[in-house]
Amino acid sequence: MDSHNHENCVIHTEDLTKIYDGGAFPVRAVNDVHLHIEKGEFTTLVGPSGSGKTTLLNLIGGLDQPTQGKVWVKDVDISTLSKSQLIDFRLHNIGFVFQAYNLIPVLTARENIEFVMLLQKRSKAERKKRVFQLLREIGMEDKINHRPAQLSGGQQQRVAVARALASKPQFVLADEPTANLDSKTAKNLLDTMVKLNEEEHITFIFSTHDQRVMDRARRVITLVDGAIASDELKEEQHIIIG
Ligand SMILES: Nc1ncnc2c1ncn2[C@@H]1O[C@H](COP(=O)(O)OP(=O)(O)OP(=O)(O)O)[C@@H](O)[C@H]1O
Repeated sequence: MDSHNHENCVIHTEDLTKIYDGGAFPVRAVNDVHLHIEKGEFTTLVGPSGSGKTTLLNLIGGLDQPTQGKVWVKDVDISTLSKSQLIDFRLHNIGFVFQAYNLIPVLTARENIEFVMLLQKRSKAERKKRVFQLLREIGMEDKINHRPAQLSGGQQQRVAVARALASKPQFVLADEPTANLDSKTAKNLLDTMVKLNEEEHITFIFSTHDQRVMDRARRVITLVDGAIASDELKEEQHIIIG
């Protein structure tokens, strides 16, 4: 049986390669990456600046096209999807938390979280239930009607995490989620993500330079020059069945 058909496999890549051709010489930003991520993982991608972390996250999330190789999310080879199918697929399967939190400035915290569920055409009752559950999880019930400009960086980051989770994705991709956060806020955010990982079995994949994030991860994958240089399991992974 192919490993990507395994029932707990969430992401599987084969020969994944991204070459940027624009400059004086081509850059192999991601170089022949074979990666297998199981449901319930809390995994971080580390490596020096320019080692390919963001590019790899973009490829896994279907935000960028590989030069070579394939990405499966569950049993779907995402290269076979049309542009509109891919947009729909991302909406239902993947949560994104990127450095610029990309919250919509004119919407309140509640509306930002609800937005993706509106796109998914979820019922009003379901949206309301999920939004309040998430606002409770991130400890921001008292800020539901605040717009992003009225929130601190850390609070915006927490709203971005809640928004990524609102759609009940298969997995969440987070590019440097704690960049520019003070220790207390970073710890709160990590606590929230660990809790959601443990209680809702959401799979998380982060890129980070932050030792605090590496310390909380159960699996640490190190990239060097676009290739996996090491892949360490820090403790027994709790693979969630079903
Ligand atoms: N759009 C692009 N065009 C050309 N080269 C690019 C492009 N995006 C990234 N690169 C190059 O690909 C390599 C990998 O970049 P990437 O941003 O994935 O690294 P990273 O590990 O996320 O870095 P950092 O830790 O600094 O965020 C770098 O050499 C970068 O210069």
